Amino acid sequence: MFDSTLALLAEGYAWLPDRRRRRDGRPVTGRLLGKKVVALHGPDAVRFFYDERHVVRRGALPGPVLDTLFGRGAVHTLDGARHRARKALFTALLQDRGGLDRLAADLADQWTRARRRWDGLDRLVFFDEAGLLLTRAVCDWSGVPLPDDEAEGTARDLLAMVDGFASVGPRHLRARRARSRQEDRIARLVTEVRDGDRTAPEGSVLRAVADHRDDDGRLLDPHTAAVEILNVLRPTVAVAWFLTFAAHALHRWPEHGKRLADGDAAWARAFAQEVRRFYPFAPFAGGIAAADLRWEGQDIPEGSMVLLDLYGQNHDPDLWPEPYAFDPGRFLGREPGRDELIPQGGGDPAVHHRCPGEDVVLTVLETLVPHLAELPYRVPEQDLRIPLNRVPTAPRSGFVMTPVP
Ligand code: HEM
Repeated sequence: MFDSTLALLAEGYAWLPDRRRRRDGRPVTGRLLGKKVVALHGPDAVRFFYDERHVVRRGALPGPVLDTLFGRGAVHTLDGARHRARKALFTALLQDRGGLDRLAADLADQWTRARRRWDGLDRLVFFDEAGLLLTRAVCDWSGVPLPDDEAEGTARDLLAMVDGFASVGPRHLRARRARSRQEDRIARLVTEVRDGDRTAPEGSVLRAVADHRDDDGRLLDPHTAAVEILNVLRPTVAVAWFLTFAAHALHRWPEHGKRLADGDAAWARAFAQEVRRFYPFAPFAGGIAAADLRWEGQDIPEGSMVLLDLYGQNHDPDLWPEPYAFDPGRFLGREPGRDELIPQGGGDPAVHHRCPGEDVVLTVLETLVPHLAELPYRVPEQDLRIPLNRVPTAPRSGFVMTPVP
């Protein structure tokens, strides 16, 4: 059985679904980074995968992913009681209704500020502008100071950490440099807050992480604290990918725009869910088999890598009729089942490794996409293809717009 790491890097989002098709839907097996790997698919597999008796996270994420995307010592790498204590920090900060409302207000302010800037431009790249707007909003919301002259550099760093995690070469190096620069900066902030040399608003992300104690009662060391603060800042700025996909969808299927511009909140929610389902972002989640396992007739020896197919499940025709049609109506008046729509993982976010940031993503999309739908702009000739062999992917041009004053 030969190693598929290079094939995965070359094929991206298509790698797992293609192999699943060739196996007639049976679990895909192979090797990645020299380790035996088994990939699971479907809502039952979600429940199997998120059971810690089956799959754990310690040692699951390769160094190049930790040194770019998540950071060493991140919540993503923990199991058992330590994971739950650290996870409670995130769920308290990211699922609180008052906090989400404050974030929505920050986002609306930043949209107004960005619009003033765009009025003076004859051309803008929406992906870059979305990254900058989100950086300003999330830093403000998190209590992380962001001097005006550092906003663009910080936005570039936060986007680079996501853009470079699954690549080799210059993109990857840029991601590593961005992470170490931001970890150092934020670790210094945490130390200043703890020493009383800087104030952080009560209830803010900066304050809560600086004060957080793990299950052993100890404060996080400043670098781990910085890693976890970045685990709020970086993925919030990464919603720039979904916002750019939303712009793509509005351009490709303009008939969906009017209800958004008219302020139809139920439609905005349905549109946001369909963007999360339809467009490619996280291809799969991964862990390590905690014991010798068996799934759908397939042996999974202890220590193997276990993958859960996220992108493939969101396009599975058994769950989503006409999965390649962009149809927000499928979510109108209907919230998806817990383990059905899984762009950000499955299971219970309080207990399992499911993303605690889904409410944040929905808040960003539900707040900003209606503004985008009423923004007057033209879409000049450009390359809007979304290559599936690049992870993460986006319209090649970054979505260029010409504002109409
Ligand atoms: C931008 C869109 C986002 C996508 C596609 C995404 C996707 C994911 C995925 C696939 C996981 C891993 C699930 C697993 O391993 O089982 C995850 C975990 C996580 N995400 Fe997100 N996420 C997004 C936004 C956010 C936001 C906005 C935040 C915070 C503000 C966030 C914070 C986290 C954290 C802290 C974890 C680790 C959870 C754990 O290990 O228990 N994410 N996310």
